[in-house]
Amino acid sequence: MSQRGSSFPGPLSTVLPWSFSFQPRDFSLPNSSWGSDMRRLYEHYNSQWVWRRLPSYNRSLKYTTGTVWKVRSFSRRLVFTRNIREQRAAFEYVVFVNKQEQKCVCVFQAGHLLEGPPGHVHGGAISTMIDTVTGTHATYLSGPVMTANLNINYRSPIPLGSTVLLTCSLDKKEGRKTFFPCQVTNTYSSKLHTEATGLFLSITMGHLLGG
Ligand SMILES: CCCCCCCC/C=C\CCCCCCCC(=O)SCCNC(=O)CCNC(=O)[C@H](O)C(C)(C)COP(=O)(O)OP(=O)(O)OC[C@H]1O[C@@H](n2cnc3c(N)ncnc32)[C@H](O)[C@@H]1OP(=O)(O)O
Repeated sequence: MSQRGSSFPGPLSTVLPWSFSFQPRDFSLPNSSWGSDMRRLYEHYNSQWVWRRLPSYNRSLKYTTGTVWKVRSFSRRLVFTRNIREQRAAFEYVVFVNKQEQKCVCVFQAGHLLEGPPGHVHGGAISTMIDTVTGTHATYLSGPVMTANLNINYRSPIPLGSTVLLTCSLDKKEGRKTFFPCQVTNTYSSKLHTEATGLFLSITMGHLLGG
């Protein structure tokens, strides 16, 4: 299996010491709960050098920054989308970025704990994934950011258990503000489920840590 993308590149790495004190589990690697659509799209993007897989951990600062932020108050914190032990139950996803085109895609398999309307994915779970993918892309391109505005239009429901594709690009950058449109479609990009725009503000690490 390719190990491309096993470190998180980009401007944030110049802000934070990017060393790992041990090998945490990378949740964006294939596991036995992935269905055929997840695997097919994973192989599709992972086999093309222009797309770089981003690793994904269940701790944010603790695992990604080594010992610097390893303090007691962080010990029980888990990343929202990676905090359920049972595979397949909730957010199974992998993010790939294309630096040249400043694009990002996420293959997302929505598990049974994410039900909203009967048999379909909850709108809050969809917005969580849009925030996660646009936020990851914004962080990759701009360093530390926070979501200032998320504008979402739900166009067609997503069947629970299905796999969808989130596609995100950089629209424009105005000073500290960056705008990222994002579409959620079926895996063949032939059906639009959701469209959104995320506005992200570049921040200092002090702001991020509540300073
Ligand atoms: C995320 C980084 C992680 C890094 C490290 C971890 C490694 C892992 C890597 C990657 C994974 C990432 C995946 C997850 C991502 C999830 C992201 C979230 O869900 S974030 C939580 C929800 N968001 C909040 O809680 C923000 C709360 N709001 C604030 O803190 C402030 O309002 C903030 C920072 C957004 C702006 O505050 P100000 O004081 O810095 O800036 P002001 O002066 O208010 O505004 C500056 C400019 O922006 C405009 N602006 C501000 N808010 C706006 C808004 N809502 N709509 C439109 N314009 C707005 C203003 O009008 C102003 O514009 P003019 O310069 O005058 O042109």
